[in-house]
Parts: sequence; structure tokens; C-alpha cells
Amino acid sequence: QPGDHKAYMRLALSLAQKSPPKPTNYRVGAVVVDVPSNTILATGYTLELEGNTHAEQCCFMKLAQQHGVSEEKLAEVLPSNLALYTTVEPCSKRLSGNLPCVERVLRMAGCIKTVYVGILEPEKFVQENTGRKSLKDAGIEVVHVEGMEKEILEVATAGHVKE
Ligand SMILES: Nc1nc(=O)c(N)c(NC[C@H](O)[C@H](O)[C@H](O)COP(=O)(O)O)[nH]1
Ligand SMILES: [Zn+2]
Repeated sequence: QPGDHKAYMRLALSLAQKSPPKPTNYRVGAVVVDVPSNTILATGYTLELEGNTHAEQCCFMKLAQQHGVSEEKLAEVLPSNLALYTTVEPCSKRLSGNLPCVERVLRMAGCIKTVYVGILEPEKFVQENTGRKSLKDAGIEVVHVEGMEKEILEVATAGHVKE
């Protein structure tokens, strides 16, 4: 139901606010939900876990640890109807060269059916985020949860030098 989507996106935004501000990335929050049972399987925010980690990446790293598998094998052990909520759409390229979150989501195309995003990635670091198309081509639905764009962007860019 639409109400739930907003509630999960608001939870993701509260997670994003825990992320240490940096000028070279965005502060993002993410939540993985098992749709049939409407339960949260994992939460994450940018830089929550060791290394230069992204919010979505943290969710998957936690799930892999919980299930004792590598991130690559995660789709084999998770339920098959999951939703990923992320305040900023999954990245399709990272200036650090680390594996983009779209690639991580694509590996889980067997269980992640829908990605709910609060905003599309601004074109500050990466000219054009091609993620949405890659996800749709893999049969993953991308849904924009509207109404929180301004606050999501403010949180995401809190570490940036004000122009
Ligand atoms: N969806 C998403 N979740 C995040 O947690 C995060 N930080 C970004 N940010 C996207 C942005 O394009 C990259 O942060 C820069 O391209 C720098 O790349 P690194 O973060 O250093 O790997 N995007
Ligand atoms: Zn990412």
C-alpha cells in the first residue's frame, strides 16, 4: 500500500542522517523488506560498515553475514519477493571504482522484485545514472516514492561545499 512505501522511505531517510557527511559521496539510507510478510530484513546507510560502503551495499553485506554466504551467493538463500528502498537510486558508477550498487542489485534479480527510490542521483559525481534502465531490463521494477525529494537531497548532500 502507498502508505507503507512512504513509511519505509522515511525510515531510510532517518538512516541516511546517521551517515558521516563527506564531500565525495551522498548520505543515503536503504531498507530491504520481505514483501509478503511486510518485514524488514536489513537496513543500511552510507559508510555504516567498514570501508567506503554504500547504503544498499551495507544491507547486502549484513544479509550475507547473517546467512553465512558471500554477497554473490545471496540470491540463493533469500526469499524471492523482496523490495529495496533507497533514498537515492542505486549508483551505476562509482568514482572510487568500487562495484556499483546496481550491479549488486542485478545479482539479486531473482529475489529483489522492486526498487523504491526517493530521488534520482544528481549529476554531480556521475554524469548520467544508467541504473534504472539496467534494472528494468532485468525485470526489476523501479518506483519513485514521491514527496520527500527536498529533504532527501538536503541530507544526501550535507557534506558538500555549498555553492
Ligand atoms: N545510491 C547511493 N548510495 C550511497 O550510499 C552513495 N554514497 C551513493 N553515491 C553515489 C555517488 O555517485 C558516489 O558516491 C560517487 O561516485 C563516489 O564513489 P564512492 O562513493 O567513493 O564509491 N549512491
Ligand atoms: Zn551505490
